[in-house]
Amino acid sequence: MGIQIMPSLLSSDFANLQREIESVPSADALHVDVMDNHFVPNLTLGLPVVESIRKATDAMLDIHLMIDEPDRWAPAYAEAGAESVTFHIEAAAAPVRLARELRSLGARAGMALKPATPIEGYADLLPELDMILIMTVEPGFGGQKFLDLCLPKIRRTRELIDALGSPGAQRRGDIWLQIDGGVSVETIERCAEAGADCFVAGSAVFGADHPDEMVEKLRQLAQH
Ligand SMILES: O=C(CO)[C@@H](O)[C@H](O)COP(=O)(O)O
Repeated sequence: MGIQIMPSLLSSDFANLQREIESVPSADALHVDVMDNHFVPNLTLGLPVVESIRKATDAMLDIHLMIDEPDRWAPAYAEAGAESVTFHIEAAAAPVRLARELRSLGARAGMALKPATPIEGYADLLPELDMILIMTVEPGFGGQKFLDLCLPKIRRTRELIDALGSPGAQRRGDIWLQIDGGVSVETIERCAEAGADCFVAGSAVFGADHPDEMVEKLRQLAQH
């Protein structure tokens, strides 16, 4: 997989989701933020809305669970037809079991880390995962400022992923390295240079006059 741009529906108009989804045909996936007002101080949407979005589009659905007890709730999103389901490592009780369950249900399994969570303690989990999501803002809200302090972690994660592709490694991986928070024309090149290949953008895309042109612009910037 090359560079992927995934607009975050959190910054879209929830009263007109169908129209908003159709405004970004160039998107590689639609990123859906599920927040429970416990793991993060915000409440967004849950399974019934994801089920409706599934019916409304064939686009890949990339679910980001910012919730407590993902072990209990995450599998239902895979069962609902989401191609990718990401849980926070800070909230997961049994991440290996959960990742295996998501994969057995046909979804890609993603692991997200908040800005203060180091990747090092979780390096051994990588072969069980299809995506690592490095949050570049504190999770909970769109429209926040990108945290440059996360760039070294992106680089270290890229090194760990690439090491899995070396001879003798446990797995030759297609593990995506996703960045979420404050991604814009000002910040995306820095993230790509650090090794990210998958970019979530909310306010940058849905705040643009022409959302789909912004998707293309972000993709071009990340490719250079
Ligand atoms: O998970 C989150 C926020 O917690 C994101 O997916 C936001 O939706 C990103 O929004 P922008 O920072 O791109 O405006």
